[in-house]
Amino acid sequence: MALLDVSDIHVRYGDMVALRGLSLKVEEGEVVCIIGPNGAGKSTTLAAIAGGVRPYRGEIRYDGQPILGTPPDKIATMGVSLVPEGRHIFGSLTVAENLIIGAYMRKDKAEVARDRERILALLPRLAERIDFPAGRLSGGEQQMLAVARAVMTRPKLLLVDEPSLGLAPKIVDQIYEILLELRKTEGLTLVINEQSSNRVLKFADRVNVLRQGEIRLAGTAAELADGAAIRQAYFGFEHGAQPAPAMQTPTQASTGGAA
Ligand SMILES: Nc1ncnc2c1ncn2[C@@H]1O[C@H](COP(=O)(O)OP(=O)(O)OP(=O)(O)O)[C@@H](O)[C@H]1O
Repeated sequence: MALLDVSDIHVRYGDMVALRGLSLKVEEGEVVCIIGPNGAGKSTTLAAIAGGVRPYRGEIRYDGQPILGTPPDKIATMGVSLVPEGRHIFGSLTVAENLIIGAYMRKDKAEVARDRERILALLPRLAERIDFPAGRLSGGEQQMLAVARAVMTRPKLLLVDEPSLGLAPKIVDQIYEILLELRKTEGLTLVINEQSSNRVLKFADRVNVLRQGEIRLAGTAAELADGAAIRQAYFGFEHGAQPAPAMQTPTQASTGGAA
């Protein structure tokens, strides 16, 4: 049984259709990436799984249980945690206080303290800055803090929305190394959104290309390694070839080169 089974979900914001029949299965322990251009529906997909957005059609099962319609706080206690795009850490609070907020729903305080020490041992830069206001951290450190805060809820399934946004390539590599290390030490399953396939093909087990609210391509990283099928699915035409004018939407036009 898949840990996460998203089946034919449809999401609309008013008249705007964001997801049109999206299906996705994630097995326990996998790293599954969703890539796609701006506005493809990546954040909406993670929000639907975490309970922040309610699909009007379809089904989502987590650990065998139907969760569509379940409130986000209940889904979090079931073991699903979201690292949102833009990190959303509390800049005026310290690193330590941000971590406490991650664990606020947990009653097992002794375990929380042990988890905090274990996670900080993996993230020495955060440990060194434990009493700093989070707003004074670098972008990469803030992303590490956002991940650490999410892991403090003790999730089984971690959803990470565009962890590389605004970060230098070397820092992004470090973030991915940390995510993979956490997968091992915390027994996590990961679903990661990205705009580009650069790192995804190196770190993911499976890759899904999302465009205009639909999965256009799915396969293992090994199957998609040469990138050609990804480019075709991402842009809707072979990148480098001239698209027919009718195929080029403003969204596609603004994301040239990202795949
Ligand atoms: N709260 C909202 N109200 C109205 N439309 C929305 C809302 N959130 C997202 N959308 C629209 O839904 C579509 C999918 O957005 P979504 O944020 O899921 O895409 P994305 O792939 O995550 O893009 P990005 O990489 O820019 O974050 C877009 O057209 C977006 O403008």
